[in-house]
Amino acid sequence: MLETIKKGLVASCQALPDEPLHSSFIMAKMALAAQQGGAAGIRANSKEDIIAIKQEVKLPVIGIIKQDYSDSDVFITATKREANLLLETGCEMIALDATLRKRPQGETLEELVSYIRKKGPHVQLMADISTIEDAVNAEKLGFDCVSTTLYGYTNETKGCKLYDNEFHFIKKVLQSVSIPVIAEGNIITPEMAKQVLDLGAYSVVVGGAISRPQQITARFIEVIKKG
Ligand SMILES: CC(=O)N[C@H](C=O)[C@@H](O)[C@H](O)[C@H](O)COP(=O)(O)O
Repeated sequence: MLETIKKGLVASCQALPDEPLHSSFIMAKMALAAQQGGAAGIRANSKEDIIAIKQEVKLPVIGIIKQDYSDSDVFITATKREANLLLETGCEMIALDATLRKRPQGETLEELVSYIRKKGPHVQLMADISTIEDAVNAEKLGFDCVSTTLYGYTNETKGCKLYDNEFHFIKKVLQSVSIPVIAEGNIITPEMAKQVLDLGAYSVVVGGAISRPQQITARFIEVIKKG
């Protein structure tokens, strides 16, 4: 999968149960639209969505399963249960929370990585990170790539945006690891996507700006209301 998405755009097509477009049918059509627009890959959430997307497009898929647990803040492919479901979808890559935070049910990141490697040796692994320490640790654990997905979404990084200080965080991650670094999170314009690729990101994941019309509309309204 990594070869296919090199210097390309991955469209994240996700709508959670509380979102208006929550539907595997709609996410598959979103993915088809992204493919027609030139996307190199798709990132998707849930077994149902991934299966529907795989029937609709020929692009490789980064699969995740979001699930909240009461004993941990980790929610992106948090345990072996989600990993098992993803392994049944045929997705080419699995992304998982690779922060240093405590995981649900006493599982560890190291355990989960070796479990997936054993059960799905052909599946690549993406580390969703939020800090430099997460990135360095992910490389040590043998992940195929890191993605900046969780920067700004943990207690430690709350309030941070990927584009802060001319994408300072990505620059630091690029200096800290030698595996591919994917730029993901709050990339809302084509110019931003181009900028992170020029900085050295291996590829770029764009979600809401492509597949969440409520976010796109709200950005128009915000500017219009400013007068
Ligand atoms: C933090 C979290 O839950 N991120 C999720 C990870 O899969 C998705 O909700 C995001 O849409 C995705 O990361 C792409 O980011 P953006 O939609 O900002 O382009």
